[in-house]
Amino acid sequence: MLKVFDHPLIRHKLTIMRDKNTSSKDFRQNLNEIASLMVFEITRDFPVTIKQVDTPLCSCKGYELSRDIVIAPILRAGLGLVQGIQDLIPTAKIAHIGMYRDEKTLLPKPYFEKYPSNINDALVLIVDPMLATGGSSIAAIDRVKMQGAKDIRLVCLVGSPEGVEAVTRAHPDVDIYLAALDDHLNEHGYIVPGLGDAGDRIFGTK
Ligand SMILES: O=P(O)(O)OC[C@H]1O[C@H](OP(=O)(O)OP(=O)(O)O)[C@H](O)[C@@H]1O
Ligand SMILES: O=c1cc[nH]c(=O)[nH]1
Ligand SMILES: [Mg+2]
Repeated sequence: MLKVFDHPLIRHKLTIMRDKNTSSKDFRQNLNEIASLMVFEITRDFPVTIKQVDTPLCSCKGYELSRDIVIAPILRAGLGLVQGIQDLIPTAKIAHIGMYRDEKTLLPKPYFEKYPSNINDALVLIVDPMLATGGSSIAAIDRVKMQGAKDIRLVCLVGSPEGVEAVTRAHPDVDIYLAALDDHLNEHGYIVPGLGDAGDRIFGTK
């Protein structure tokens, strides 16, 4: 399943992020805000258990999330989405998947990974602003599945049609959530129109 958000607030904030003149600070802020807006919808069907709660007036029916939630950013750029999601789900645990894309081959190069112990029973949100060729996302999903996770959602900001097709083919069981589905990849594997190199823009490394 592919879900592309068309909410006016998300469109407005993503436009700020696309602008090449936007500062690193504003880029990070808008990324976090979009992450919060997206997670509100992504979690809509998350299971809850019923519990009694005592208000100052009486006892009534309440609810609590019944599954553990793990946020799994693909380093580095995926880190830019974590705070916005954690703000809304403060009990979420964080996995780290270190991976960069080789500039020539465009293939993902893993360099680090660390997972919470309960990941096999958890709802896992793999997060990365950019879904370009799909190589990094596919490799990240492979790795999370190797840890035993069965319920995985992929949350990206901007995707390409090529990347969506590749992930869907490799992992048809993983739902994909995007703030925007862009036009195409250029000859360097960059998303067009896109927003450039998300990691560099978040961390000011260019
Ligand atoms: O879909 P793909 O073709 O695999 O490309 C997307 C990947 O490339 C970027 O990471 P990058 O390699 O620039 O690493 P960084 O986050 O450390 O900058 C981006 O954040 C994705 O992880
Ligand atoms: O457009 C792209 C493609 C890969 N990685 C990025 O950061 N941006
Ligand atoms: Mg980068």
